Amino acid sequence: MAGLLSFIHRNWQNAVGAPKATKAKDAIKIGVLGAANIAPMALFTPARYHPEVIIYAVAARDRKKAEAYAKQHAIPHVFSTYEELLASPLIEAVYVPLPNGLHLEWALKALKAGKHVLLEKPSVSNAAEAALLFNHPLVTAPNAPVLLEAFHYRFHPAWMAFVAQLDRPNVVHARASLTIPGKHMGFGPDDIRFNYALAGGALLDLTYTMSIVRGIYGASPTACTSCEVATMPSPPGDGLCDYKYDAAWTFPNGGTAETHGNLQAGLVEALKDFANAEAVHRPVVVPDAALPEGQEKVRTRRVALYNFIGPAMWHRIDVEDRFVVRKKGSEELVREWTVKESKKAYTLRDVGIDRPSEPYWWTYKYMLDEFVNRVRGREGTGAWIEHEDSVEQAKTIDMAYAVSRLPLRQTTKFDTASL
Ligand SMILES: NC(=O)C1=CN([C@@H]2O[C@H](COP(=O)(O)OP(=O)(O)OC[C@H]3O[C@@H](n4cnc5c(N)ncnc54)[C@H](OP(=O)(O)O)[C@@H]3O)[C@@H](O)[C@H]2O)C=CC1
Ligand SMILES: O=C1OC[C@@H](O)[C@H](O)[C@H]1O
Repeated sequence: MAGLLSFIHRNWQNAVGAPKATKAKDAIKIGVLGAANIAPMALFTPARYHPEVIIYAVAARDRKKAEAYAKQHAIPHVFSTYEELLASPLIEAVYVPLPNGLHLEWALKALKAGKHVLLEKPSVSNAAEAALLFNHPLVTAPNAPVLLEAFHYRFHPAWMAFVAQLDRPNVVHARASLTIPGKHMGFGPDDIRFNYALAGGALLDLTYTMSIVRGIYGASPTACTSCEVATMPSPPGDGLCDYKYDAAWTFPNGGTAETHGNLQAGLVEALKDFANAEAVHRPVVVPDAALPEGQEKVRTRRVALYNFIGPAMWHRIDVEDRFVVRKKGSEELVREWTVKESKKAYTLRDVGIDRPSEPYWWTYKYMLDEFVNRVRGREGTGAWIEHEDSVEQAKTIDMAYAVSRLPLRQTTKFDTASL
């Protein structure tokens, strides 16, 4: 009962109940490129209770659409084009929730205009684009603006608490799944997710699972050993975009991984395997001074995080340790037992970080805080997506497409050297 009440309270607070912040005089004015569906959840809601962020303007390809969107979300300024928004000197940072195939172009244009950039995931369409973006002088110059790929889950204490239970060198298998009931969320065949020219495809849209297994190993995969895909039929889709993938991987320590993504799952299927991460470890000898000479204690650990994507709503971290005591140098068992523990981490204090935070903060709020900290040159929690990480992530997605029957996502025709 207490769990249900906190669930309701947390989610009510995030949606409407948390007090609106009084904005600081020097709050960062953010401009939004595109009247995107994701922006209210990923940016406007956390900005409402962030004292240092003002959602200042939106631009859309159609001014009327931008005006209606601005009215709906109480955004004070509207620009008729993305270029006009970028030219506004009052805007300090830009949020880019455009289709994936436009990320590189508009991130660079925003950086060129001197704006800090919060760039939706996946940062770009492929590894070639990642090299173009993250090695671009606008990004690598000293004092370049902040550029962050919005992998929001990494900023939440639940992910930190999950990682704290891992013994990375001894992980032997990782699994990550993201199962989205897309048909019930309006992701029809004409959605950007199924448009090859805009770098659609589930491997990119549900890029999280590859990020998760990389995060579990703390390394990039050595190979993608298989990648089965199901595509949106052609027509009405273009036949080149996966709505579902099941991929297998190997990692530098010899471990394996599997990643599963589905954008067109049924509701029951989605509930069963929504957004889960799991790490299985090899058996390791653990010291136990109480054991007699000639015996040793061996632990085999499994750690799972349920709901990595929306942990503020609800999540659970299961740590299951199977212990055996055996005679040294033999497999002969003396005894065996299992210890199971479930954990939760909603605040930074829950993971031993002495900084302000609230249980109702979504992943997006934790991420926005760190974005603001970087922009202001302040120390943060340490959670961040380094550019090298974004590059490795793009290479990983390419590895999966390369062994699937689908082509790599296209590189933009935009001339990045022109900036
Ligand atoms: N962090 C998260 O939890 C999530 C992240 N995302 C990411 O955010 C991005 C946007 O996703 P989402 O909000 O669902 O998408 P939407 O289709 O709702 O928004 C995309 C926006 O891109 C603009 N746009 C510009 N050019 C084109 C074009 N040629 N075709 C279509 N749209 C165009 C449109 O803006 P205009 O108004 O100017 O027409 C549109 O509003 C993606 O990169 C996606 O991966 C998505 C969902 C969740
Ligand atoms: O969080 C998400 O879940 C649904 C996806 O389609 C979306 O793009 C992704 O970021």
